[in-house]
Amino acid sequence: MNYENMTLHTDKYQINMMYAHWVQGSHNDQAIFEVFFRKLPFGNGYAVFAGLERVVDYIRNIRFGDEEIAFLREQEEGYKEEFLEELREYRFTGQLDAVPEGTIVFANEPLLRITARIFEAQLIETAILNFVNFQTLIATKASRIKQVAGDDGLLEFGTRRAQEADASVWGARAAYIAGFHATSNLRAGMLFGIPTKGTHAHAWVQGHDTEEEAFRKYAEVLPDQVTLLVDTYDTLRSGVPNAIRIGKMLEKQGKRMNGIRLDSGDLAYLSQEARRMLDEAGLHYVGIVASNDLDESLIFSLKGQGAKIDVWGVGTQLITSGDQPSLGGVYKLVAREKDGEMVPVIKISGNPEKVTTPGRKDVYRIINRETGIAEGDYLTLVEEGPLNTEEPLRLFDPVHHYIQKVIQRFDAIPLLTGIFQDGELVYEVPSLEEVRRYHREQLALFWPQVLRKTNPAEYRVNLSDTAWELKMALIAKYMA
Ligand SMILES: Nc1ncnc2c1ncn2[C@@H]1O[C@H](COP(=O)(O)OP(=O)(O)OP(=O)(O)O)[C@@H](O)[C@H]1O
Ligand SMILES: O=P(O)(O)OC[C@H]1O[C@H](OP(=O)(O)OP(=O)(O)O)[C@H](O)[C@@H]1O
Ligand SMILES: O=C(O)c1cccnc1
Repeated sequence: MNYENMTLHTDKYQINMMYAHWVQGSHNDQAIFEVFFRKLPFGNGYAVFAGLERVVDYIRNIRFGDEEIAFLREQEEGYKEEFLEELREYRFTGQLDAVPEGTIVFANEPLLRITARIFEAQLIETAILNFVNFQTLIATKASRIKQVAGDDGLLEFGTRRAQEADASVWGARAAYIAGFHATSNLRAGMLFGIPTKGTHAHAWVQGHDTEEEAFRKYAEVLPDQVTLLVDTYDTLRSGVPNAIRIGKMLEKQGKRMNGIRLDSGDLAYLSQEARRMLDEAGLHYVGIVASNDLDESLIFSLKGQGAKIDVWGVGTQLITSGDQPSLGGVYKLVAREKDGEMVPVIKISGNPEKVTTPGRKDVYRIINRETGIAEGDYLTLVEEGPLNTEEPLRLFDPVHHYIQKVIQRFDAIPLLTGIFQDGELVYEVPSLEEVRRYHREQLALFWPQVLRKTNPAEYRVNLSDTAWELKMALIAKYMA
C-alpha cells in the first residue's frame, strides 16, 4: 500500500467530469478557477492564509501509477482504457497564482487562481480545498490565541486530540506561522523545523511512590529541562512545595529549574498562589505553564483575572478548531475557453452574497500613503491591466452599493503571486521562519479594530467598476 501517493486524494466526481470532458473532446479547453471563502471563521475580522506549501508539493507529485490506474479500472463507471492511459500522462502544465502563506486574507477574494486545461484543473480541486481550508482555519484560530496571549509563550499540544496524523503536523505548522513558539509533536519539528518542547505527564508522577521522588528522578536525568507537573495530588499543598525543593536542589548544582505546569483547578488562583510561593522561595525565574482545554476566550479571561501564567499549552481547542470545525473555502470556475476565446462564467444564487464574481481577477491591497494602513482589498479583472495608483480610487461595496469611499493617495500591493508557470515551479518557496516573519509584518498593515477578536470592524473587499459591470451584465443575462 502506497500511503504517500496523493493523486487519488480527490472526489470521484472530478474523475467523472474529466472522463466526460475527455469523451466529448473538451478536455484540453482552458479553464480558470479561483479559490475563496465567503465567510470569515469565528466571527474574526480576518483569516491567516496557510496551506500553499502542501499544495505545491502535491501538484508537483501528481502521478497516476500502476496502483492508481488498476483501482480506477475496477470502478463501476467502466472508464475506457485510453482514458486511463491519458491519466498516466497527467502532469500539471498550467499556471497557479496564490497569495503567500501567512498573508492576512478576507472573504470573497481569490486566494489561489488556477489557469489550466480543464482536465488538469478539475482533478486538483478537492486536495487544494482540503489543504487550504484546514490550514487556514487553524492558522486563524492560532492567530486569535496569539492576539490575546501577547508576548506570553505559546505551546501547541494538540496531537493526541487532533483529527488524525496529517491534521496534527500541518496544524502545528499553521499554529507556528501565526505566532505559536513551539510544538510538542516531534514529527512536526523534524519535518518543518518548528522548535519542540515537552514537560512530563501525570503518568510519571503516578509511576513513583511519591511525587517528590518522581520530581527528583526527572530532574536528575534532565536537569536543564525541568518543568514539573504539579497537580497530580494537591497543587498547593504538595505539588508546588515539592517542585520548590527540586528547584533548590538544582540551584545547588548551579542549575535553574525551567518551570512548573498547572493542568487542572482554578488556573487564576493556583497560578497566583504558586507564583507567590515560588517567589518567596527565591525562585523568581521559574515560569508557570498552564494547560487544560484552553482557548482564546479562557486565556483572555484568565489574563483578566490576573493569572500569573507565562506559557500557555494549547491542544484540543486549537488543533480541532473546537468552536468552528471547518472553513468553507470553495473552488469556482470563473472563465472557460469557448471557440478559442476565454469567456467569463457566473454561478447565480438567490442569496446575493453567493453569486460568484466572473472573470479572471487580480487582487490588490490598497495601502493609504498617509497612514501606511490598508484601506481595503480591490479586485480587478486581469485584462484591466495593472491598477493605476496615480488617480483617486473609489471603493464601493459590491452588495450595498451606496457604501463607498474615495482614496486619494495610495499604494496597491498585488496579493497573487506566480507559483507555477507552464507547469514549472517559478516560486521560491519561503522557509517557515520567513513565512512566520512575513505574517507578523502583515499584521502591522491593519487597524487594531480589524484585528480585534470580538466584533471586529469590517474590512472592505471591493470590485473595480469593470469587474462589477461584468458581474451585473451576466446576472442580467441569466436572470432575464
Ligand atoms: N479561573 C478560571 N476561569 C475560567 N476558567 C477556568 C479557570 N481555571 C480553569 N478554568 C477552565 O475551566 C475548565 C474546567 O477546569 P477544571 O480543572 O475545573 O475541570 P477539569 O478539567 O475537569 O479538572 P480535572 O482535570 O481536575 O478533572 C478548563 O477548561 C479550565 O481551563
Ligand atoms: O487540554 P488540551 O488543550 O487538549 O492540552 C493537552 C492536554 O493533554 C494532556 O492531558 P492528558 O489528560 O491527555 O494527559 P496527561 O495525563 O499528561 O494529563 C495535557 O495535560 C493537557 O491537559
Ligand atoms: O509536554 C507537555 O506538557 C504536553 C504535551 C502534549 C500534551 N500535553 C502536554
